[in-house]
Amino acid sequence: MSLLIKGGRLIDPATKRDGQFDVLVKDGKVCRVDSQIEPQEGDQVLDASGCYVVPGLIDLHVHLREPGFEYKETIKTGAMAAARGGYTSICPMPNTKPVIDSSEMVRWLKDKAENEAVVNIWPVGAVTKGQMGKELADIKAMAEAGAVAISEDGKSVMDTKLYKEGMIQAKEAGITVLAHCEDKTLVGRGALNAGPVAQRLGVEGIGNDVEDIIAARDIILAKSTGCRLHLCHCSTKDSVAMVKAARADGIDVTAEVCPHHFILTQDDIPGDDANYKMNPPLRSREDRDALVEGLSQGIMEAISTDHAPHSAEEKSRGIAKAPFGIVGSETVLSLTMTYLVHTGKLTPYEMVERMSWRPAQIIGIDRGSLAEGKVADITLIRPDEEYVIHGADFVSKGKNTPFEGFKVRGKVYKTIVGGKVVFTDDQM
Ligand SMILES: NC(=O)N[C@@H](CC(=O)O)C(=O)O
Ligand SMILES: [Zn+2]
Ligand SMILES: [Zn+2]
Repeated sequence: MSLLIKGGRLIDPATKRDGQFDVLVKDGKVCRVDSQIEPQEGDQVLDASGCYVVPGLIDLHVHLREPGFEYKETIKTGAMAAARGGYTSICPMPNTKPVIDSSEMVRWLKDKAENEAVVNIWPVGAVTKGQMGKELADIKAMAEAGAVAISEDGKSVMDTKLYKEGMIQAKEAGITVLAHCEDKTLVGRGALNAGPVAQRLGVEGIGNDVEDIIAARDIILAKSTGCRLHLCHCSTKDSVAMVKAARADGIDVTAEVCPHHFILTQDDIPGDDANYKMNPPLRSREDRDALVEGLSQGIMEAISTDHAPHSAEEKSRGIAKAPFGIVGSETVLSLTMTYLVHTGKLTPYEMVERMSWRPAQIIGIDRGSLAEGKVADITLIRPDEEYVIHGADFVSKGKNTPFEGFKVRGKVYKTIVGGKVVFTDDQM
């Protein structure tokens, strides 16, 4: 089986290519990249004229909810949503029930994904057993079973001594620490950013300090332990400043930003609508602008979704009571194109760096490259196609988006995993 992708604009930071190239895929691998490849007998030809052809997008942060919360999402539906969003690889967070906190659970997830997921799943193990913050999980065994990182996502490990030991073990095992930064002792019942909007809606606020204190602590620990640290879903301007300073100091830290944080602010919250409730919360204009600037300057090196589906009933409980989290897999590419690329904040090349090439390096996987010989995980994008976002169109079980009704420009056309087309947009 061979597939010839013809006439597209290949954007591949790994090989520094950005231009008109044809890509020949054979046996699931990139076999040849050239300015003109003539189809041979038996080649299936895919017309990519007008499209970007990029290494498959990689999402460092999703929630698949299985096991335990299958009514919100499953491995199968979450992977389908990712494919529709242009992703060929995703990292599910371990805050399931039971928690992914052992080599057995990592293997269980890998096996299930092998059978049910249309995209590659790269497991993330918990830092502590049951995410209880009391005792370290067997980090070495999880890494050996295939975990590419550890994370306590959903919360932070508040016991600094225990966390430091976990970081040392992650370093020894050669895996990355993905940090959700939230000081539990400060956050209280906070539901929205501390400020006028939270006040008006009568809910407790979450200050920037809740994130900044733990981001600072984690960076200091990355320095003392030498572990590879990646900050999840950054939302504050001081997170950007700290990442910049840490990198200047030679500390091995990277960071990601999600579309809701680089597009929306607390001022966009229309009222008591939990589709605007996520953790960390939508912040101020100043924070949002600093995140955009951080992405633009390459301080923030990754864009992730923090795809966090919940049921319609859960999200109808109002801002004070509904769980934190919004879906993101199926809108991220269009939102990034609309708000960062078409506005000149990122070049298409930089977008591919933030959404594929750097994420691959951050977790150390042999993906994010369309060099000859690499696995043919490829995304085709129509950069100028316009449409309106409707939650009802999502294949995810979660429909909880704050971007309902947004008109966007740029759309995923095809998603190819290991040479096989797993998603095609047929709404043309
Ligand atoms: N982001 C969220 O608002 N929620 C996440 C947890 C998390 O990512 O911290 C979830 O699991 O629902
Ligand atoms: Zn988190
Ligand atoms: Zn998360």
